[in-house]
Amino acid sequence: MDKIFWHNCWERNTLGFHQQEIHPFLSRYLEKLLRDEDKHVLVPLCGKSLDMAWLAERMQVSGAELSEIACRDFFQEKDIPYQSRREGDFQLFSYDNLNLWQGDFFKLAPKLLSGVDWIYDRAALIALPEAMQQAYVDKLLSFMTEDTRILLVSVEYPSEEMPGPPFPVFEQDLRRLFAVNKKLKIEKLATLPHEDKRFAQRTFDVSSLAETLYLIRY
Ligand SMILES: C[S@@+](CC[C@H](N)C(=O)[O-])C[C@H]1O[C@@H](n2cnc3c(N)ncnc32)[C@H](O)[C@@H]1O
Repeated sequence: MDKIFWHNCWERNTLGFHQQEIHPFLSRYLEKLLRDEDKHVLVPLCGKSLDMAWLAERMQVSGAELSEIACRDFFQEKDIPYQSRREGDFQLFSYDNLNLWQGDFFKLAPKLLSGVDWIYDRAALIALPEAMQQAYVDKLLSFMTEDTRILLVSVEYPSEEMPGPPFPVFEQDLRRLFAVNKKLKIEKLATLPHEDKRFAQRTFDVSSLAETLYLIRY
């Protein structure tokens, strides 16, 4: 998926991926995994996800998003009086402990974000075609220290039944993508089958569909 594809989605308001509710995996799983010392979460390819509001009640949030519309809408739809300023290649939208870096995530330098304790990926890896996924994972790893954990929500459906996005990423795919760092442990925490084949605002014409949750850490 190129940048024009995503800019078009935001300009035309075709946001089938956007969830109107906070993802249930956060309260069911992340809540129990949070450590007292966790202070900062990175949300790559964040869109205007409401999950960031849940996260901001617990930690500083740094989102990365291509679309200016997404960043503005995130704050405006909540009547939050954000500020915006230029920071190198990025426009930084911020309010309190929420910072949205608008620009290309692949250009975001880890030194701009101090100490990332968590990376939360929902519909980010699976938004990218297979040819971009390794570069994306390598970029995620550049933000990791030995204390950083990744919570990653993936989707599974028979890949031959739909072109994507979202692109299905199975456990073996994740293991291959993260194998560049042999010290990382990957644990599947949950599988949530969607019998109705719904994914956020869309219903897909596939024979099965499930969301899966992974914890990736040293
Ligand atoms: C499928 S959406 C998911 C958004 C969000 N994670 C959610 O759960 O609603 C993928 C998002 O990634 C953004 N995106 C795509 N490529 C990007 C890039 N190179 N840098 C930053 N954001 C990007 C798109 O604009 C889009 O908002």
